[in-house]
Amino acid sequence: MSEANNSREKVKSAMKGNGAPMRGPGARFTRAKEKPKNTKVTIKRLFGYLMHSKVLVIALLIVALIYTAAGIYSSVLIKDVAGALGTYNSEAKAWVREPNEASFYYSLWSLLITYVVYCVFLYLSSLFGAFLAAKTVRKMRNDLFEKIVYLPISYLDSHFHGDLLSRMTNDVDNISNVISSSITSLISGVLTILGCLGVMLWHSPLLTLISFVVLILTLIYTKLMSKYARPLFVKQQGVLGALNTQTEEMVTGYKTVITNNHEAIAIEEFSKYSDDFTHTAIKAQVLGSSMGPIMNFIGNIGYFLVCICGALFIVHGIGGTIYGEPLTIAIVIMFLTTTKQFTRPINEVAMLYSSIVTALAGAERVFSVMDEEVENFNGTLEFKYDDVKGEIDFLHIDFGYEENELVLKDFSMHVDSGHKVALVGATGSGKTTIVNLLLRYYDPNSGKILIDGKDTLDISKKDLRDAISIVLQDPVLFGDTIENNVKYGKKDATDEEVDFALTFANCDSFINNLPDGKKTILTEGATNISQGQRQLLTIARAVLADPRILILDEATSSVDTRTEKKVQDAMVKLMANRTSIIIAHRLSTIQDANRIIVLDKGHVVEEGTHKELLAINGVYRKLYETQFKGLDT
Ligand SMILES: Nc1ncnc2c1ncn2[C@@H]1O[C@H](COP(=O)(O)OP(=O)(O)OP(=O)(O)O)[C@@H](O)[C@H]1O
Repeated sequence: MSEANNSREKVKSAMKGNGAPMRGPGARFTRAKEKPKNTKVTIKRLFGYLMHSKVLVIALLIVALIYTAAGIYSSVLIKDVAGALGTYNSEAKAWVREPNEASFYYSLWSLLITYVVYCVFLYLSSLFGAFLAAKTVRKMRNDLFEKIVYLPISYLDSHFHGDLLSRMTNDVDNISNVISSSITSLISGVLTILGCLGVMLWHSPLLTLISFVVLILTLIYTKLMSKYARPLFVKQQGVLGALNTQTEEMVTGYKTVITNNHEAIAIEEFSKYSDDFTHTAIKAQVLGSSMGPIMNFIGNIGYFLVCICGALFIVHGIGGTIYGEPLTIAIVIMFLTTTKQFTRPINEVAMLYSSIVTALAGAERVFSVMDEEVENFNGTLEFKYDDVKGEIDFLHIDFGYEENELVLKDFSMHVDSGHKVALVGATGSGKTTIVNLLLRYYDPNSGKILIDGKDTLDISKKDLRDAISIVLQDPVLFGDTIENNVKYGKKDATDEEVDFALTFANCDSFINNLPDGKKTILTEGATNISQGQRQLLTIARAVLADPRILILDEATSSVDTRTEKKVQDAMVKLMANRTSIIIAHRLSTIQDANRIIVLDKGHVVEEGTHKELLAINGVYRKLYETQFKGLDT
């Protein structure tokens, strides 16, 4: 229950702001320090991504230009059709201007052809828009994935994974939808507004001023919307990330949930977050959805004003064309269509407002991950796998995951090449932290870590990690074949090498019993084999990697005695003749270690061989006796 509460607090704190949920130790669950949002910068960066497909962008621009021009030209043709009908004075029973049949049919056919051109190019523009979205988002998704792969472990350790997944999927999807649905509307919108304004100004500057009312009202309304609605959409994306985190934690921890009969609580918690998401989404959508109807209303006001003012201008003989001709009914009819056309893109963009703002919020979240600094892999010292002897020194290390909260204090340790050193201590005493520092998942605040006398800070992380293998207490296996999982230790391993590693790690007997042998596909988390078998496979992986330095994070979970014996045997064989550091939980397995280091709250409290430590009659002896109560030592 307390775990659940803790988790609830994490998610709650994550949902308080727009930022990504973040967690860390100590002052532990702090919120993400995301860069301040700047819509202009976000749009500029999105534009940069679009420009990776320059040809498509240019094609889209041309196509949009053609269909926009066709749309505007169709209004002019409507004026020509109306004009060709002539003007009949019913009082004088005479034509003021004779109808022109040839011009009428010419304009009519031209109108039909223009509509066809409009339709074809409109279709092409949606097609190109979809291609552009697919290509842009593919690049963005790949860049984001690459970024995540190279993010420092400290980032992944301190962020909710569900939220990260949400950025990769929901946020990127939203961007894709908007590019494919809105980009053409935006381009053609700008072109249409400019084109319509030109045509309108040419035919009646005064009546154009009236149409401007629409533009001004639109600008005021959009400004208000971005002030009040946008923050809601940004928050909505943050809550969605938190919701995903809940789902991810449930799926990955489902065994714990069902074993603790936590289903009802999990459902209740989930529905709380789901409700929260729904409320935020509804608030955002209430404002977002009002955009379409209100913009439509503003457009109709413009339409109404053009009708009234157009009629008044004709009656009073004002508002003529730029070239000095009087305003006619045909021109007012044209104005009615151009005003409609003029407001159409504004309406379209308004209808897409929610999606555009959601996508911008998503883009901000995606870019904020992309702006994180990646791990620096560079090194200045030569450190070749073949030359590594495996002598390790930790010299006066101070380290904390959080500022002002040291986990290791003045920690020193020396491991001779080929020796086996065991780290022992209560939970949270800092054993795993030592390994984290050796592998440079984190770097110390002060002090030095040397391998063969070389400062690990000067060694490239790739070279360093080539020389070290780690067998974790929770074996990590991927949803792939057994063979490929083992080959993770050496990508180019031959079949013989894989078979050797499997036999060496005592995996052969259980693999031979599987119908597909080493070609058996493991499920995600390898739930189709046992815990002990998973451990054996990770040992086989380390055998293949043949590391100079081996780290064994001894499994705490118990497996059956036979399998445990197999795991122990395989580990002993694996450790032979190489430097090994064992994070020991069961003291029975480390009695032959060259040295045992006993830690307490980040300090070394005792150090020596098993026998020496028992003789001291201190912390180690107490630990030992607790584990072997009743047994003769
Ligand atoms: N990634 C992390 N971020 C922040 N704090 C951490 C992190 N990992 C460990 N800590 C904290 O550092 C301290 C030492 O943890 P560490 O995992 O090194 O202990 P340990 O001795 O390996 O424990 P155990 O035997 O339970 O695995 C603990 O207080 C722990 O809460």
